[in-house]
Amino acid sequence: MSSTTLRFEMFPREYKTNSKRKRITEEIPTNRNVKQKTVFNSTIGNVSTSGVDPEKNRTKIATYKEAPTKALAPGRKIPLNNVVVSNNNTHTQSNEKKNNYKDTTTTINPGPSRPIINSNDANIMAEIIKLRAETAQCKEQLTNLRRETAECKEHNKVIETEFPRLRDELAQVKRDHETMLDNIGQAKMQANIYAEDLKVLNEQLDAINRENNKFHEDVLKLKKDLNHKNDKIVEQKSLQESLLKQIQENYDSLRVEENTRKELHNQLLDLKGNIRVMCRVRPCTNKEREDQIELAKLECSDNKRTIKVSTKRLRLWQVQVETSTYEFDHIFGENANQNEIYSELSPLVQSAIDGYNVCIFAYGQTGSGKTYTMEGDVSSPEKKGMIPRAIDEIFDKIKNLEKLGWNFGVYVQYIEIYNESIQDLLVDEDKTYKDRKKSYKDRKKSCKESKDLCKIVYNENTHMTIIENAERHKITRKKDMENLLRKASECRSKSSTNSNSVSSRSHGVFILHLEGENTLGNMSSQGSLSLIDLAGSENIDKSGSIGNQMTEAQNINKSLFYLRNVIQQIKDKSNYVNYRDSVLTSLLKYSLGGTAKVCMLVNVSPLADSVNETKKSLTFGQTARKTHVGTASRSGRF
Ligand SMILES: Nc1ncnc2c1ncn2[C@@H]1O[C@H](COP(=O)(O)OP(=O)(O)OP(=O)(O)O)[C@@H](O)[C@H]1O
Repeated sequence: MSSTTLRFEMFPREYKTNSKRKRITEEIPTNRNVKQKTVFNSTIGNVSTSGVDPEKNRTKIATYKEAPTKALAPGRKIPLNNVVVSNNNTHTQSNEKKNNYKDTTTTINPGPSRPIINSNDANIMAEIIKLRAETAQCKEQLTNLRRETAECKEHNKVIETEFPRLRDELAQVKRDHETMLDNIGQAKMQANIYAEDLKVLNEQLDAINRENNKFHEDVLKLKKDLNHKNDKIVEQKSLQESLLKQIQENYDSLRVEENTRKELHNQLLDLKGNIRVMCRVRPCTNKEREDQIELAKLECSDNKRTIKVSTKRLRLWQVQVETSTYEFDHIFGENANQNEIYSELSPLVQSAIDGYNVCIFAYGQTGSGKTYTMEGDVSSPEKKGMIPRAIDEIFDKIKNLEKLGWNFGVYVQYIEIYNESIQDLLVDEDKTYKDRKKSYKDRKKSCKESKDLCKIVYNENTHMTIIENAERHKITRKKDMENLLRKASECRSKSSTNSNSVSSRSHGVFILHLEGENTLGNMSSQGSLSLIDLAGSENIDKSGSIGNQMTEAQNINKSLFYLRNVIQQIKDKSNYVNYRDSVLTSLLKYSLGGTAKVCMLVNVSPLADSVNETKKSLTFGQTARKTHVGTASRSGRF
C-alpha cells in the first residue's frame, strides 16, 4: 500500500523584507492520482479498506486486493454455496469533480428467505452477514472519504488563494532573479574588464620586474665597477701624493734654477754694459724713393756691430771722403723688421718682470723713425712697435709664471713731456676723441701757468720715480692695452714740419709697473718698464719751425742737450749730476743713476741731407755706450 504526497515550499519574499527566511510546508494528498481498486479475496470476497490518519492530515485511499484466481464474471451464478455476483469486477471510482462516489461493491442480496437446506446455507448466511458488516464498514469509509474530499477541497481553496500570491511572488522572484542575473552579467562584464586590466597590469608588472631585474644586475655591475674605480682612485691618490711631492721637489729646484738664470742673465747684461746702445737705420719712405732724394753712405759690418758713415768734404778745393766708424751693441740695417729689433730688447722686458727698473728710449733726429720703432702700427702684427710687443710678451710671461705661483698686477701710465710740462695722455680716457682733445688743450694751456699739475717725486728708499697725478690704469688684457695706446696716441702732440709730416712735438713716456706676488714661495717683485719715444733733435733752420713750433723745437733741443749732459757727467763720473735741469732728466734720474737697466736705440735717417745729424746722434750713442751707470738692483723679496 502506498500513498503519494505533493510538497509545496513557499518562500516568503525574504530578499525584500530581509526578514528571517520562513518555510511553510504543507502536505496535501493527491486525490486525483489515487487509484482505487476493488479486489477480491482469493477465497472469499473480502474487501479491505484503509482508514484515514487524521493526525497526519493524510488521506489514505482505500485499495482492494484483486483476487488472483476465480474472478467472477457478471451474471455468473454462484453455486449453492456461492454468492451470485450481479456486477462486473468492481472498482472504486474516484471522481473529484463530481465528488460523487458510488458504492460499486457488489451487493449480495440474500433473496427471499427460504428454508435452510444444509450447512452450506448457514455458511452462506454467515458470509452474507460478514459482507454486510463489511459493507457497513465500506460505507463508513465512504463517509470518511467524502469528508476527506471536503477537506481536500478546503485545501484546494487554500491553494487557489495561495497560488496567485505565490505566482506573483514567483514572478517577483523571477524579476529579481533576472535583475540579479543582469547584475551578475554586469558584474561578470566588470570582472572581465578587471580581468583584462589585471592581465595588462600583470604584463606590466612582469615587464617592470624584468626591468627591475635588469636594473638590479646593472646596479650590481656598477657597484662592482665602482669598487674597482675606488681601488683605482686610492691607487691614483697615492700616486698623486708621490707626484705632488716630486713636483714640490722639482719646483724647489726650478726656483733655484730660475734665480740662477736671472743672475746669469743680469750678469750677461752687466757685461754688455748697463747702457746698451743699438742703432737702427730706417729705410727710405716711398715718397723719398719717388723723389730720388740723395742717400748717405752708411755701411753696416757683417757682424752688425759697427757702422761706417762716409761724407764728402771739400777741403783745399778737393773733395775728400771722410769715414767715421761707430760701434754699437747691435746695428739694424734698413731691412731689419720690427720683430728683429724686439728680439734684442726682449731680455730687458724679462728683467722688468724679474723686478728691475728698465728704461728703453729711442733717440734720434726728427724723422729718423723713433715713433715708428716704439709704437709702430698697433693694429698690424708685423708693423707694431716695441711698446705693443713688450705688452704682449709681458702678458704671455706672467700667465706662464702663474704656474709657479706668481700673480702679477700690471699698471700703466702714459705721459708726454711737452714744453717742459708733464701731460697725462690717459686722462679722460673714457671721453670721445673730440672732447679729450679739447680738454687736453685746455690742460696744456693751464699747465703753462701751473706746471705742477703732474709732477715727479722720488722714493729715495726704493729708488723709484713716481709721476704724481698721472692716471694709473690697471690692465688685465692685451686688448685693453691696445685701446689705451690708440687713445693716448690720438692725444700726443704732433705737427707737420719740413723734416717730418707727422712730427712728435713732445717726449712720449710709456711706463708699465709690474707688481708680482708669489704665494707659494713668499716672494714679491716690483719692476717697471719705461719705453720713451724722445722728440727728435731738430735743426730749426732746416725744419722751418716758427712760432709755437719753434718754441717746441727749442724745448726739445734743450731737453736733449741736458740729457746728453747728464750722460756725459755720469760717464765722466762727476761728483754732481744735474738731473733737475730738465723734466726729461728728472724723470730719468733713477734710470740713468744706477738702479735701472738702460737701453738706447739710436735712430738714424738714410738721407744724405741728414748725415750731419746722423753723425751727431751716432756720436751721442757712442758716448752713452761708454757710460757705465752702475749695477742695477731689483726691488722686492726674493
Ligand atoms: N723702419 C721703418 N720702416 C718703414 N718706414 C719707416 C721706418 N722708420 C720710419 N719710417 C717712416 O719714416 C717716417 C718718419 O718716421 P717717424 O715719424 O717715426 O720719425 P720720428 O723720429 O718719430 O720723427 P719725429 O721726431 O719728428 O717725431 C714715417 O713716415 C715712418 O713711417
